[in-house]
Amino acid sequence: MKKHIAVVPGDGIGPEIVKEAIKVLDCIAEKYDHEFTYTHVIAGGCAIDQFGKSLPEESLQQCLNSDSVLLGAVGGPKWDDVDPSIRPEKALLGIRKELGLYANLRPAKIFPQLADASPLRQDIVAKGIDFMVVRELIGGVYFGEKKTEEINGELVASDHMNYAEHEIRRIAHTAFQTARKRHHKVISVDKANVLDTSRLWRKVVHEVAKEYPDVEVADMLVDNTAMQIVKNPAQFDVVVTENMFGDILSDEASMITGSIGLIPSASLGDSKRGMYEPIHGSAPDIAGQNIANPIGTILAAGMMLKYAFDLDTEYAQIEKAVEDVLADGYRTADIMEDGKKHLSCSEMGDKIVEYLNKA
Ligand SMILES: NC(=O)C1=CN([C@@H]2O[C@H](COP(=O)(O)OP(=O)(O)OC[C@H]3O[C@@H](n4cnc5c(N)ncnc54)[C@H](O)[C@@H]3O)[C@@H](O)[C@H]2O)C=CC1
Ligand SMILES: CC(C)CC(=O)C(=O)O
Ligand SMILES: [Mg+2]
Repeated sequence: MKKHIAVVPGDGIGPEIVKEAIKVLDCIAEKYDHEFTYTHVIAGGCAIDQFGKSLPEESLQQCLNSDSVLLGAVGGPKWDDVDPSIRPEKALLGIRKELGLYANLRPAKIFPQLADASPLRQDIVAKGIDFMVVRELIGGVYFGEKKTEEINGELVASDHMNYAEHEIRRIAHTAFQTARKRHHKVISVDKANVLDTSRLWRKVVHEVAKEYPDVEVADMLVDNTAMQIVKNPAQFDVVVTENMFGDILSDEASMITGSIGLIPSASLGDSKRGMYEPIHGSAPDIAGQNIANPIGTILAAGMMLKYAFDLDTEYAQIEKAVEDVLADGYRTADIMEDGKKHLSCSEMGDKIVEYLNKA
């Protein structure tokens, strides 16, 4: 199979972790006789430095011309004071919007090899942690009108949150279809006791639910959900929610599995071309030290093989190599425990490639 991948390393640890994911993709290509070619796309803070904008037109075109996009992370304190309209994060939002990637799948699954190290109580971990956050990705407050104005002698800022029925309907379909491939249970998360957008969300989700009588559906308020993720994560199968709630809950969910550095994501729309990225940011506090965990990005590359190219076997091989590496006691700094073998970011990439080659 021949595929062309737009690679957006971005900022901070982005280039370090993406490099390891490419090693893994190259290994898979060689092993299974595929041809993956890559275009290096400049977007994020590094694009501001070079071109004065975070998402140059050519970069967006390179993503649009690809079969799939692999992204590291964007942003960092260096660009904190730039004009908000060109912030590094705008590049990410722009790619998601322009590619029509309305559904962000973020698995929260604990590797059995890391169960002992979970910050949760062991009796809670023993019940299992394996759910999928289905996050709406191109609507809500991140995309609404923003302004800061002076009213009565003081600054007043506003971020407008809106959702149209069609935006809710399509992500609800994604959630119910995802549940059909899992345990047939959707929990829809909102703040319907306060927000109009949430009341519309609830109405539309329940309308769509009628088309999936085999899937159980229930509503949960977002504040309660944040608590329930820690108290009883085993109750969740698919969690569907709007953009900002999904962003926050998925970071929380990552921590109960061990580390944010472990979790991949797939951003999908109606075409086959999606974007694949770890759920974390550019981690400026550890950038340039070769200590980041590349597993989330490596698994994101694996999700790309599965969702964009239908290469299920290759995806399973990557997941198994990661599990075997963890089972043999290899750890990056973020998941390090006593008695385990410490690896740098690049050593972890090499180790996963080594295990793939011997599988
Ligand atoms: N998808 C993206 O490109 C995202 C970008 N950002 C941007 O990233 C920058 C930093 O944001 P933060 O709030 O610090 O969130 P962050 O996710 O970058 O980091 C939070 C904490 O997790 C750690 N961490 C993250 N990824 C890790 C990895 N792979 N291995 C080990 N440890 C890891 C970091 O060291 C840090 O202590 C900001 O500019 C933010 O806007 C934030 C989230 C998503
Ligand atoms: C950087 C933001 C635009 C979004 C975010 O935190 C995320 O998608 O995880
Ligand atoms: Mg986030």
